[in-house]
Amino acid sequence: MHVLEVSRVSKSFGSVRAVQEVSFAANRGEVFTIIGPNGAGKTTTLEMIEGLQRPDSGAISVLGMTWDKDAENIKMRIGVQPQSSALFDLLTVEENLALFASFYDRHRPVPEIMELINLTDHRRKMVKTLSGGQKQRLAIGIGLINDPEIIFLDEPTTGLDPQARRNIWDIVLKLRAIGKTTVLTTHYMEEAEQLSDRVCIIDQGRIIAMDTPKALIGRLTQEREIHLKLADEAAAAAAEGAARTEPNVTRVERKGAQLRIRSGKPEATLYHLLGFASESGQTVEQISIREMSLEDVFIAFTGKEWRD
Ligand SMILES: Nc1ncnc2c1ncn2[C@@H]1O[C@H](COP(=O)(O)OP(=O)(O)OP(=O)(O)O)[C@@H](O)[C@H]1O
Repeated sequence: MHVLEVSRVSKSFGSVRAVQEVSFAANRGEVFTIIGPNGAGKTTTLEMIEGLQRPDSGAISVLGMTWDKDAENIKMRIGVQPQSSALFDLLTVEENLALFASFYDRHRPVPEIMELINLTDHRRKMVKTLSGGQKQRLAIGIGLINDPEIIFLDEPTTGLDPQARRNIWDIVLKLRAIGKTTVLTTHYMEEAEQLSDRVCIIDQGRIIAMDTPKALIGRLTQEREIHLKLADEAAAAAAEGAARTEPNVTRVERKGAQLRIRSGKPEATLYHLLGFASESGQTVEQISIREMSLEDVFIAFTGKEWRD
């Protein structure tokens, strides 16, 4: 069942077409991720779904309801992670949660939420003394206090260090395990790949691809990138020549003693290159075959490099 349906939604700001004819639907219990570079239209899309902005055209249904008719009802049943700046600096973790809980007729117990966001040990700390990652976790906890069926997290990990990001990923995975639907935005491809059941890639306000991360990557050609490190530049130049004559190779780049080779049949190419190295008495110091990632999907669909 779809808990969220967005159909042909558009929104412009003056001449900026922030969101153009975007359509997607999220299933109950899934982690649905909207990923795109800065300015792609992620926040605008999310804010229209959250009822904070009105689309110029198109329709949005949240849990089978619309903002025009059922705003109060929708607000009770969705969770929105507030900006960290909405937290009360001079109140503790526990007090912030209790305050936000008091806004709702029904809410989850505060200790349970503190467990979920892994802040029980910090419950008596004032917000102003928390780290960036801890504040983000508290903001997620606030979004969860009314026991929402769908939670919206807008770039919850932006600017956090890798460990703090992973702590947030743990929460998203816990939410999935308890059957919540999570709609997430991010500009970290790795994050989308690790966490999402489905990913919607947007660029310049338009959806360019949508599917499971695995299926998106599977749509790419069978090409893989082989990385080789040889003993020195001369050896790498010789191997580069050998790579260029191998029929499965589509691209070769060399930097010093390192080679990056794209091949439609990486095993065959590697076999050829290792044969060449052993015949010419050269040692290959490092070999790896890089798996394709969502980043490659973005590049394949847009022809542009991905920048975090
Ligand atoms: N209130 C506004 N007024 C004018 N332009 C806006 C407004 N909100 C967004 N935009 C523009 O719309 C486009 C999409 O912005 P949006 O914030 O939705 O992108 P985003 O994908 O969330 O980017 P980021 O990762 O930088 O937050 C951008 O060109 C942005 O400058």
